[in-house]
Amino acid sequence: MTTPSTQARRRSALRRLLADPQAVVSASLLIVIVLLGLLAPVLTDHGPNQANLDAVDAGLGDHGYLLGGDKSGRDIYARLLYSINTSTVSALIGASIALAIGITSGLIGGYFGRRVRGATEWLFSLIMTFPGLLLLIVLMPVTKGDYRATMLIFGVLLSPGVYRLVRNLVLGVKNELYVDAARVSGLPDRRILRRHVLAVVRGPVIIATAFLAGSSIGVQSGLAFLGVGSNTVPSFGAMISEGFTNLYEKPLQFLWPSLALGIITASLVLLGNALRDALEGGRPQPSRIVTATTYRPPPATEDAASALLTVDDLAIAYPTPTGELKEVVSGVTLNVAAGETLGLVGESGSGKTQTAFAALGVLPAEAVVTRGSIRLDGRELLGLSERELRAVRGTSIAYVPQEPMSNLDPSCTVGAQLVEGVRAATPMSRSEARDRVLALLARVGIPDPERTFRSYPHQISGGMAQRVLIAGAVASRPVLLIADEPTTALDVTVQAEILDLLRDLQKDLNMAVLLVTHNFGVVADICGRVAVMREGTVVETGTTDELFAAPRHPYTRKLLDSILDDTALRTDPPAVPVDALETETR
Ligand SMILES: Nc1ncnc2c1ncn2[C@@H]1O[C@H](COP(=O)(O)OP(=O)(O)OP(=O)(O)O)[C@@H](O)[C@H]1O
Repeated sequence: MTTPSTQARRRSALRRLLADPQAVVSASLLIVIVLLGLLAPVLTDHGPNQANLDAVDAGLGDHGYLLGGDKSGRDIYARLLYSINTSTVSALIGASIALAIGITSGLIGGYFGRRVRGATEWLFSLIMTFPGLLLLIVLMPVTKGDYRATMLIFGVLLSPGVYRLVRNLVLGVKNELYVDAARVSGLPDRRILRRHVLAVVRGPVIIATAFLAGSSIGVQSGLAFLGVGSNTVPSFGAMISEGFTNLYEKPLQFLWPSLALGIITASLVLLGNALRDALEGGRPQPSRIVTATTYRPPPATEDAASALLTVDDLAIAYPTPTGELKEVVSGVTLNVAAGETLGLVGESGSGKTQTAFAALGVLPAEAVVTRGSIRLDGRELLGLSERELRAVRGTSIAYVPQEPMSNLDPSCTVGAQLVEGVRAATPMSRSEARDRVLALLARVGIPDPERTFRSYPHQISGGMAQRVLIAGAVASRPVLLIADEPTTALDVTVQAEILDLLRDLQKDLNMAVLLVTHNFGVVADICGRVAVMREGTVVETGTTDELFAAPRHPYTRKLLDSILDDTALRTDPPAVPVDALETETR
């Protein structure tokens, strides 16, 4: 079913396509070329194989031959026009066979279980072992020199490429939560494949189609160049071959078909690229707009001047499918002083993580920092190269993530991962690093460091895993620790222990901590100051005591009310009386 939003998306993709000069020029060229081929009988009186012995190697315009005659006395112009039709048919057959087989099998092989995938893999690996061009030549007796039959076989030979492309894309999308949700909601596989999976493979398949069409035209021309197939079928390849033998005498006989073939294949590739950009949204991968050299930060306030981390008027945007930028962080300003813990609170989607990621220099590639400044100890971080940022992250700034388990590699022992991190930050021998890690594990409260060191992530609890990550984060004695919801994935008792540990470490190491959380309980427990975020902006900053006692901004009041409001507490009796429960369990 075509929904209004699908129609709108298509309309906007078409608009983008029409606004792209590359798309317009390449599509127009292809349309004109195909029309020239279709109108060949109208545009010329000569047939492609009609020879006039008087017109052998005729010059431009001689004997009514617009582009001259070839060495058999045939009209080059007529042969070019009819060759277009041969190329168009070759492209249509080759690409559609490859797409039909490749997409269907790719969807099936990628989406369904291992056994189905095993079968499709085997089949396509087998097809790939065939030596393509050789097979097409050997099969000439079967195809009887008919280029259409040859292109049919070539389409099958091209299909493994499409299969692999689609299979990989499907494997990537298949485990996305929204696909799981669609499955759980009872949508049949056919619908899920069409609605969720096909949408993801569309862009790459479209660009592949352009290459497939180009390859089919190339191979058909190549075979004709080699003289394989019927010599009555007009083809650029045959024309190039004949022109080649006459290259020094009549170079134009070689030039015209080569030019036509070049223009067609180049236009196909350029159109494929433009189509992909239009369908997948935003054109170039936007990078950071603001760099340290182009940005002139406003004069630092007194607070900012003494701060360790200063975020000034930071704005982060993402390209939307229509190509415009949408700001998700709009002018955030905050400071974290050395040794203090600042809580960054706000509801989901308010931009907390984006702000933290910007400070860490790990925003996704498509993010654009449109303005602002992030300074650590006076040094501008925006605009630093990846290498410079890595050095800062390894030593001065550390990070504790929300999901400890998914941040540990399940195939390596805990010790191996920590040793690697410690050695990357500070060059030292393996045994020194091992001692250091064991000491760190003990410091973060792990009861049997030796055993945890040897354990794989699945052998330790979530709380232990978070301690391990904290140990790794503080290994290089960072001046700033950024913790993004470090306790959210843990159960309540472990949460308290992790917060205690963070507080201890922060005091011991005199680290500044930027704690991203949506939980005011965590803020009250550990943070000296708080910045409240809403819809990408900081609406209020203050000490924790001030903010809890007298929130100034209505949004802060609302957030606090939502957790502190007495009326929100349940006063009604439990649904099943406790006595009854006890009797039942006995
Ligand atoms: N890669 C992305 N592309 C487009 N928008 C994004 C991307 N990543 C994040 N956003 C948007 O940025 C906004 C802020 O996200 P952010 O993760 O910073 O929120 P948050 O306050 O940390 O929320 P949460 O507590 O749920 O993580 C959200 O609206 C989100 O949809």
